[in-house]
Amino acid sequence: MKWWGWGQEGVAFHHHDKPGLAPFAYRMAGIDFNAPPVQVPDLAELDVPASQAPDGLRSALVEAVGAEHVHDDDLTRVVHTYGKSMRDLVRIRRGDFGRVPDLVVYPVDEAQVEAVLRTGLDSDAVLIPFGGGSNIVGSLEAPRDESRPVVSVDLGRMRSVIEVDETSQTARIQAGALGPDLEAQLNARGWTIGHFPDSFKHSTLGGWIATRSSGMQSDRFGDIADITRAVRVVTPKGVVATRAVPVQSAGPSVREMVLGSEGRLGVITEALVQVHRLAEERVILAYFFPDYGSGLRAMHDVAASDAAPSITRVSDAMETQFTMATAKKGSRLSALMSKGVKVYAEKRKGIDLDKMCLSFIGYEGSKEHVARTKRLVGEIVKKHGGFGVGSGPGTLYDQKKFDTPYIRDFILDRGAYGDVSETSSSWATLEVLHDNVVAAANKAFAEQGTQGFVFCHLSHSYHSGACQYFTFAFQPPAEGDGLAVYDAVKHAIQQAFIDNGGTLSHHHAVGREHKPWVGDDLSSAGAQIVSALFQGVDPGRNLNPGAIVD
Ligand SMILES: Cc1cc2nc3c(=O)[nH]c(=O)nc-3n(C[C@H](O)[C@H](O)[C@H](O)COP(=O)(O)OP(=O)(O)OC[C@H]3O[C@@H](n4cnc5c(N)ncnc54)[C@H](O)[C@@H]3O)c2cc1C
Repeated sequence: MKWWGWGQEGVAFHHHDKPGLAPFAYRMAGIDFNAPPVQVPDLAELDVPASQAPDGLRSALVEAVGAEHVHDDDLTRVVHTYGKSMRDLVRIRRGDFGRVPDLVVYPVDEAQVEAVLRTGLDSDAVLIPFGGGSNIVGSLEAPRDESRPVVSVDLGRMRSVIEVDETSQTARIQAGALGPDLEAQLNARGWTIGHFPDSFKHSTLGGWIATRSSGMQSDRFGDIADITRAVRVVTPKGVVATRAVPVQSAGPSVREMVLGSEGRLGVITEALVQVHRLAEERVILAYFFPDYGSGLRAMHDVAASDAAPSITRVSDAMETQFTMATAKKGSRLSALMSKGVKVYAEKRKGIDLDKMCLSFIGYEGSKEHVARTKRLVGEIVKKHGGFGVGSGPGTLYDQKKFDTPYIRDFILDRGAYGDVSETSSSWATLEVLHDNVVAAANKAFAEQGTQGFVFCHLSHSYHSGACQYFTFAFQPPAEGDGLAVYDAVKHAIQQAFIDNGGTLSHHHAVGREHKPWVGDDLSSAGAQIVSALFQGVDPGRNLNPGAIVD
């Protein structure tokens, strides 16, 4: 993972084969894709605060995990300082490192995690579990003024699928397994976990559980909260091991308390997760709707029907235009729009192309299931004035989904900012929430004296509502601090979620960035219960203090 950006070293976004993208970014936000990139600083030239680890703590940790698994070099410590939000990327490139961990340790099994925890508590150190470091809500950073030693506990050596129970359709997996690690091991035995967040390549099972993550096929497989049936967690009270049962009526759910706990209760070492046989058939079809409202109503009808797709996704008009702008020259997506679709939509269906919205629906399972679901969805799409355009764009989306995040670094290299905020709300509130969030973001752009754009898609449908995922980007004014503009826009979007019946996050968690809205979201009494839970388990505030609640 790059210390200054997203993903693998040597992999970067470029736009030269996407002729529509630079004009779109310039028109909508004044972002100049052809501007020369700013140079990412050399870490050696930045002032990384020195490790303050006391010798006693270091030697006790060496005893726990071995000398080669205790690191204190600048690069390793910087990589473990923040997650990957826009704030994190800006701060790290500026050399604003905050409180860098003093040591990074890599335990290999649960016994070593217990030894690390005991050592940390005995020394009154701060311990922060680290998965892939991909969170975008400030989940990982120690308080800037933390005077105690800070230790990042990286689960990166614990990445095995321990066993698959083919009868119960579950797997025991170590918490440090990255998406590709665990999926390759499961696929080799004919199984899948069915959890594919956009960060799949660089996030871990433990991180997914600790943030209540959601993958793009959640309509079929569930969110990680559904997928995770049992957990093992090393806590200051001992090892918590919930039973390997499908459901429990045994008081408040300890499994649920661990879900979303962001390292504040302990270190998750393994989980029992539901797994599924690899599907006989898998296809993503694309559709167009006359406008976002009709797309939302269609997704609602799909959720209420007997159809059971794996993905339901519809973009608003602005996101549709963005997606079209990312089409490669000569690709099936650009051919689609330049040829028949435009004419068909405009002339035959009477659709206003500026309002038209792109939708992807995924189908996965047996041939019969796929055929039946396609038929049911097709009828609903038609009822809402939509029409299908086949599997070409969906295949492209499926192939490129893990590459898209690299675009954030590309625009940051050109001095522009971009990020995402997402929420869930009831079917009854979705459209109004969408419109009010877009209005709030545009108002914030205007108040900050900047030109920007915001767009959205619905994804992850449920019985009673869905997630809406907003992306925003802007070119900060030449004068002033771009991060302050970012904070103002992000704040306006988050506040609009709460004011319009949404939650502070559907799947990105709380961390430190979303803390101001916890009281609104959970109620004041609810937030106090969460604080009391953390205080009861970890009275010394040694475990990731300051995440979720103070
Ligand atoms: C480009 C991009 C795309 C993304 N797409 C999605 C998406 O589609 N869906 C989604 O849900 N999220 C997404 N995210 C957010 C992020 O990937 C998730 O929050 C992910 O679950 C974090 O996992 P991680 O292993 O990287 O955790 P980290 O970032 O390392 O840690 C996150 C939190 O979990 C705690 N933690 C980690 N491991 C453990 C453990 N073993 N025990 C206890 N606590 C632990 C940490 O202390 C921290 O508080 C995206 C992020 C980026 C940058």
